[in-house]
Amino acid sequence: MTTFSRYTKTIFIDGTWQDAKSRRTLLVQNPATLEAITEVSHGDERDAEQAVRAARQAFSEWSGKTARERSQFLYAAYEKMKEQKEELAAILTSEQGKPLKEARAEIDSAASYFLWYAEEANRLYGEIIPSSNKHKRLMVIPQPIGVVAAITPWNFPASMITRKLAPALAAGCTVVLKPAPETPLTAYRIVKILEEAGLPPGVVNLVAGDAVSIGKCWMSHPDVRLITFTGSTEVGRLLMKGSADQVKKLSLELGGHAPVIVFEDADLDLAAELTLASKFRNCGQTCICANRVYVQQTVWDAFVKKLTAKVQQLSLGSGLDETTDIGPLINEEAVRKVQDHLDDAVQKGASVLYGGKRWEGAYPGYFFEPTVLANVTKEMKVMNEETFGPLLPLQPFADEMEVIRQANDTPYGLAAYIFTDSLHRAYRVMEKLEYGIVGINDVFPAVAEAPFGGVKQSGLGKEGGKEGIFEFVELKYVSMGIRSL
Ligand SMILES: NC(=O)C1=CN([C@@H]2O[C@H](COP(=O)(O)OP(=O)(O)OC[C@H]3O[C@@H](n4cnc5c(N)ncnc54)[C@H](OP(=O)(O)O)[C@@H]3O)[C@@H](O)[C@H]2O)C=CC1
Ligand SMILES: O=C(O)CCCC(=O)O
Repeated sequence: MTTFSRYTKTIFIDGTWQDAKSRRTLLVQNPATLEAITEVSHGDERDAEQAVRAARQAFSEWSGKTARERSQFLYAAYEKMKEQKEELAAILTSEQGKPLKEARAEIDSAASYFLWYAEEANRLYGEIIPSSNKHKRLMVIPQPIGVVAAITPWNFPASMITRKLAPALAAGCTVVLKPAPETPLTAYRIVKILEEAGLPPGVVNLVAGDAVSIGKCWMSHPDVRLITFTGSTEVGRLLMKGSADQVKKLSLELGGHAPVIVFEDADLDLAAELTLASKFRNCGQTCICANRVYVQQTVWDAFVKKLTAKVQQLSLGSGLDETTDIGPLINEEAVRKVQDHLDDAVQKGASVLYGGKRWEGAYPGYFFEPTVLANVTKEMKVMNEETFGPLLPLQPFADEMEVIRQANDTPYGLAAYIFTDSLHRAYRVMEKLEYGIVGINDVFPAVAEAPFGGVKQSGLGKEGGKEGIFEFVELKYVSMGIRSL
């Protein structure tokens, strides 16, 4: 297990690990035990500016490499990440809190983006368009957009980084990266892996630090051509506004408010098992996790019984303990948000079927009991906003049309889930759901080979899949006149 010394440099610019220019540091703590892990460098706009300069400088050499050359670095990063899986998972759990089994799965997922885009780098094809003029030849050429700024959250501190870095590097872009302040050590280790993989200086630069000053620098910097962000809709909006003057390209993975719909013809055991997995994975801190569950009236009693019986089996504790199912929330603010949604619901008439309070167990950290609510209504926060915590509201519905309307009645549109054994119903409902991702009898849609992304206020663009690399390129159209003999 990696032990960190009292201070860890988390700024990496032009191939050199360095202190913040301000000399400021920030404490990283374990959210289960509240123990200090290490202090890290806390940069600002000066570090952010230097990082852009390094990335700009490195761009021409990196984008000038062949696709095969770039893909070799990504294959090497993939191999190194797999080799260091256990160590990375332990670091991730220590600073983020999720159970080790989930951290290991996240490292596998994070590595898979390096592998997928090592392959896709070689398939970034252009196009020849049949011309309507016999004296012309028309072509479309994909070219890397330039310097990319990546801003990432703490909930998936490894995969949210590689999901951005891998396609950016494959396309020929260079990167400046700001990780979340809660989880800079996972970012530090991923950048170390890229360094070990032999990535030339300046191609990836890490600036842990103050979000507002770093964000301001990158939003207003003419050399930053794309901002790729995962986080709250509120900050996504702010980045759009701040980048508007320069008409910067944005790729945004924002908040969700995923409905789960359990129809009467579903396999109820599977529906209960997967609803539980979707809601309580990462203690409910996943942008695609179940935020509200609609159950057809005819199977309400049976489903609720199965689900609550499973919730009672979940064990809370430190993620580093192999038997833990649910770790802590990320911080005190997150506990307050869950408590606020719970209080609001109860005050408006909801009943608590299980859980319902902060967990006072063996650890002093940010724990909350897995909680199941019934008698919920549309007026409650929990039925309108992303809770990002272990709170599961259940509501009965009568028919298909009614539940589709309820599911779509939100400004968000990231992921939605349906449980049914009817092929007809599955297809019919899937087509009507206004979401970027629909899971049918499945709640784990995020894979490197498929395009992940939301509609409405859940974001812009896609990550993963063959589509994901196109966020990082500009398509140049070439019209060429050909002289006749
Ligand atoms: N879609 C998703 O996967 C996620 C959704 N969320 C949602 O957002 C809520 C709040 O979580 P929170 O961590 O505060 O999410 P934020 O959106 O605030 O943070 C995500 C990232 O953006 C950075 N950031 C914040 N403000 C700015 C800015 N002005 N300029 C540049 N970067 C900025 C953060 O840094 P810093 O923390 O230093 O401000 C962090 O690195 C959650 O409860 C959840 O509902 C949160 C995380 C992930
Ligand atoms: O919360 C997210 O944005 C990503 C989910 C990743 C996963 O399901 O592995």
